[in-house]
Amino acid sequence: MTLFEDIDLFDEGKKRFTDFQLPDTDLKLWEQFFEKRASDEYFSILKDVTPWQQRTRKMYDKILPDPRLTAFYGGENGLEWTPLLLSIKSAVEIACGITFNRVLLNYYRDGNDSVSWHSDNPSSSGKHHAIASVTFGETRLFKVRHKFRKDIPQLDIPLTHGSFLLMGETMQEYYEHYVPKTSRPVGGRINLTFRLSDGAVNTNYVG
Ligand SMILES: O=C(O)CCC(=O)C(=O)O
Ligand SMILES: [Fe+2]
Repeated sequence: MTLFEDIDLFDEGKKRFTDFQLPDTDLKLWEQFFEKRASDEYFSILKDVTPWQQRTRKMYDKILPDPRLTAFYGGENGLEWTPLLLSIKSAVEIACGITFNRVLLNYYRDGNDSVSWHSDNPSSSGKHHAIASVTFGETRLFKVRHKFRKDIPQLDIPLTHGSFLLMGETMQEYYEHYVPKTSRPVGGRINLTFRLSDGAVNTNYVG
């Protein structure tokens, strides 16, 4: 079985828990946190009803589209929470005991969509909080590397349909993450990052 042929695991219906035990932070993964049938339904609803935006960024003298679509909910300038997003939010809150007030959705339409190495910005008070990352749709690799210590091996974490990854409070201070493009023929993937922010809208990511 390759990393990406996870149909057998789904059939077992097992919630698999991994604590990566990283130096300087906490990183925990629950696979099949959401059941396959619910995850299928959430993927298709979110894909169809989300008002996806194509953001751009300035690179030297060019304005380039981000290689993914996004939508931001909660807070002063975010979209109004939907019942589905609130129910996903409360499921992760119950599991990790942390409350969130924003969510950024990323839609990776195919293997050409990606997010480059970055760590997420702190909230406007300057404080870092935990981030809950939920994936529906295609499995894509989530790469993690320490910012200062080259002796810590890079992690390649396949984030599967219905998975929940919890990045601890200090994760953004010490680590960067990355979702590379892939030449495998892949379908769409939607990732939701639930965040806690205490000020005006802060889209909290670099791409
Ligand atoms: O798609 C992912 O798994 C990560 C998204 C991300 O890093 C971000 O939105 O800041
Ligand atoms: Fe990020």
